[in-house]
Amino acid sequence: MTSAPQAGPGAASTANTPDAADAPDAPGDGAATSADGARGLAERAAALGRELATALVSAGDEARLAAQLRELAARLGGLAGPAPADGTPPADTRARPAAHHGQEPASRSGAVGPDEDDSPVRRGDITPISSPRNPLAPPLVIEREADGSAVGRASLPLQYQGPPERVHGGIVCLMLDQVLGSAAHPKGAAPAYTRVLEVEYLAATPLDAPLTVRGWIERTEGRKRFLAGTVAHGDTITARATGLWVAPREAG
Ligand SMILES: CCCCCCCCCCCC(=O)SCCNC(=O)CCNC(=O)[C@H](O)C(C)(C)COP(=O)(O)OP(=O)(O)OC[C@H]1O[C@@H](n2cnc3c(N)ncnc32)[C@H](O)[C@@H]1OP(=O)(O)O
Repeated sequence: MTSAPQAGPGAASTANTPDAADAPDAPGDGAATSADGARGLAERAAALGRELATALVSAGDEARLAAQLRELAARLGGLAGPAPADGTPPADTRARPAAHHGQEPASRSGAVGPDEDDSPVRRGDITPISSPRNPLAPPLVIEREADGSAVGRASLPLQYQGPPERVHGGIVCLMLDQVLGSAAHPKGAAPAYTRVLEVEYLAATPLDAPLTVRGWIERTEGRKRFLAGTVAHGDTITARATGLWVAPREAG
């Protein structure tokens, strides 16, 4: 399958390396401690959101689903802690102005730390594939290797299914877009966007199994960076991709 040109946000100069563990919280977790901070709370809530999605798509029995929903609701409420007496939400959880979503692409380009700006779009990675605070993301954990390539790892539960027992092809493409996009941005490189992404699906990509997604730069020609990558389960390469990332003329 050849994808339509994919989104390649002016990607960061570093790979996505979430700094907080994203393991689902154990049942009965209580309120976030002060050490968790707002970021930790968002990531823990996102983990429960993922559990909810898995429960919803797995549900065959309404009584069992109802029990799961009650348990998740209790854990989610426990994360938030007791409500303030006057009902006022803490400053960190108040709704942000809509204007925050109208940033220029360059402002979304970096792995910007959470303290540099109050805007959600500048708070590091919020992508639907690798962000630990986005419940849509598995999340795919991406690291940069010494040779400059990027490696993403994840195990995808049932909500990412396409054909029975296989990861949806669009999700495979999404993982490749993100990992190749990370690899396309060595330190100091100008933000570039996915112009072309071609994916070959060689074998089934299994659900609930450790997957490794690799991306690397094959060559650079001026503002064009040619990328390649793979998705693998163990020794089996289930998909491979090539792509072109282009930095806008004005960036150079
Ligand atoms: C927090 C951590 C996160 C870190 C990592 C995060 C990664 C995230 C990845 C997520 C994926 C996304 O969401 S990505 C976002 C979605 N993508 C986009 O929005 C990109 C939309 N497209 C564009 O904005 C534009 O097309 C640009 C800026 C890419 C390029 O504009 P342009 O410069 O005007 O384009 P143009 O002149 O036509 O073409 C540029 C050059 O490419 C060549 N070119 C064009 N098509 C082809 C082609 N099929 N094969 C070969 N070459 C081609 C042209 O000949 C030209 O070369 P020459 O004649 O100059 O030599």
